[in-house]
This record gives sequence, structure tokens and C-alpha cells, in this order.
Amino acid sequence: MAEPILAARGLSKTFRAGGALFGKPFHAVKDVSLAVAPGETLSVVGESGCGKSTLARMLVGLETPDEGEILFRGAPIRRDKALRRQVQMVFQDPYLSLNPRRTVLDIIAEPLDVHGLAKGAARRQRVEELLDSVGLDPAAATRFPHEFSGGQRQRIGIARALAAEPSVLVCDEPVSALDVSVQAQVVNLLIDLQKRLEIAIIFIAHDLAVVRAISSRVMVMYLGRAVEMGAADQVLVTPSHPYTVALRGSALEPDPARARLARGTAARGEPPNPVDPPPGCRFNPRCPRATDICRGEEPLLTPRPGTTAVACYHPVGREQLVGA
Ligand SMILES: Nc1ncnc2c1ncn2[C@@H]1O[C@H](COP(=O)(O)OP(=O)(O)OP(=O)(O)O)[C@@H](O)[C@H]1O
Repeated sequence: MAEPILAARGLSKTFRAGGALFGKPFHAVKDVSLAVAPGETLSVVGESGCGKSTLARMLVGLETPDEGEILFRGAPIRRDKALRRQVQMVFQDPYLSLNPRRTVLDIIAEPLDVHGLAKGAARRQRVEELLDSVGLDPAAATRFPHEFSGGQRQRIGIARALAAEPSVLVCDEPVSALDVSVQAQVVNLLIDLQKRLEIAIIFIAHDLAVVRAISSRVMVMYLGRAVEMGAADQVLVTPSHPYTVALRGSALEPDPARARLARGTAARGEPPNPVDPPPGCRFNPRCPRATDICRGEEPLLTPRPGTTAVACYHPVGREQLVGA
């Protein structure tokens, strides 16, 4: 991998259950490390509640980690405005994330104003360039968010994130609130922008089918932990963690053997509850491959030459899939 532009080491975040002052503390994110290089997309996938958004919010400085550190070009990132400008976020819901009372011009120019990047005619010109770069008519600058469709609003959100000329975009489920028909258009826009601008993208999603087109590498999270990480083709096509196989199964699975294993895995146990994780491997109550060691000790994410890093005592190999 090329020199990372953004890296995280051992990030953890604890919340209290239900957000209550005396609620039971639990790990929303536990000991997660990652790195992303310019021009690369790292996708983070997993079911709702596994900690993806909390991880994203820590990476952009909206949430403070309890443990671990975030490095930008190898140096610890602080709440420093100039550095923070380099890591921008695209939010999930383009209906909620754009202020309805402000024009598109003022929404997109906000980072220009905050960072003092352009004023007057130059400010207007830059916003028009940004609108053009996300496939919108520059004349849209005078209009308000409610005049646009969901896909167009997400393009406005992307233009706003790009206004600060970031090196890294953290996209938190940027297409999951959109109609399926426009999801691919927004993903293609991000791919195109990434090629043109050489930015690094961290792409959060719960749907493996969506990440296929955009990912260089994929990290799979389960109950706050990274359970599998590797090249996109390996994680998405020949996954090793039984949980990744199950996640793939919820998308259309063409391979009958994998489909059987995925169905067997997905059907087991209760949906995960991060407040009360099981002892040992957090996935063990739902895993058809679990043995005593899985119920007793938590496996660590372990790199394996030539394939994905996986936190599993019994990773799935090709031979098992064939016989599954
Ligand atoms: N501010 C908070 N206070 C208390 N609990 C929180 C807070 N933010 C998140 N959580 C909890 O932390 C866990 C992880 O949430 P997070 O939003 O990071 O997951 P996610 O994978 O992004 O899920 P989703 O796709 O539903 O957004 C969840 O159980 C959630 O309820």
C-alpha cells in the first residue's frame, strides 16, 4: 500500500446505554485501526449499530476517541483547523444535512467562509465550479435545498465537502437514503471525483453490493470490532470471516454453496446487542462454525499473507465453501 494519508490506531469509543448518564457503558467502537492512501477507497461495512458512524465521526473530529490516535500524513491529528480541513464528511441524509433556509451558494460556500478561502466574486465562482464538478447546473447556486431531488441534494453535500479542498472524504452511508436508481449515479460521481482529485475516500455502507464498485479495500465491522479487512476482491468475493459470508448472503449470492452457508449463519441467534456482547468472539452465538475456543477467547484481527486479515479461529476457506 502507498504511504497512508489518514490512519487510525487502536480507536475505541465508549457510550452509555440509551445515552443515559447512569446507563451501562459499552464499546461502540473497540480497538479499530485502519489506513487509507491517496486515490484509494476503504469501505467500512457492517449491520446497523456495529459502530460505523461512530468510527466515521471520530475520523472527522465530531467525536473524541477514548483511546487510540488518528494520524494525518503520519503525524497525530488535533483539533487544528488547518488539518481538520483536510478530512471532510459527506453525511447520510441529504434532507437533514443541508440547512433549508440557506441558498445552495451559502451552503457550499460555508467551508470557504470558515477557512477564509474565497470572498465576493471569487467565492461565487468557486461555488459554481464546484456545482459543475458534481454535475449540477451552476445556476442552481441561487436556489434552496427543497427545490432538489435526493440525489441532487447529495451532490450538493459532496460539493460542500469538496469546497475545503480536502485530501480525505469520509462518506457516511452517502447513498443509503437515496432511491436505488440514483445510488449508482452518486457512487459513480465519487469514483470520478476521486480519479480527478486523487483524494482518499472512507466509504461507510451496510450494503456490500453498493461498495463493490468503489472499494480498493474493505473493512468489515461487527459489534464495534473490525473482523475482516483486505483487498476488496478478496473480502467481497472470497470472504474468510463467517460474518462476512453472512453479510454477502443478504445480497444476491450466485454461488449455491456460499448461499447455503450464508443462510445458515444469518438464521442463527439474536440480532447483536453491543451493550451486552457475548464472551469470546462477539459473533459466536450466530456462527455455525463456533467451537469452545470461540466462546472463551476473543480472536484478534490477524494478517494472513496473500489473503485477508481476519479475527476468527475458524476462517472459511475455499475448500469449506465448496463442501458447505
Ligand atoms: N451518542 C451516543 N450515545 C449513546 N449511544 C450511542 C451514541 N451514538 C451511537 N450510539 C450507539 O453506539 C452503537 C454504534 O452506533 P453507530 O451509529 O456508530 O452504528 P452504525 O453501524 O453506524 O449504525 P447505523 O448504520 O444504524 O448508523 C449503537 O448501539 C448506537 O445506538
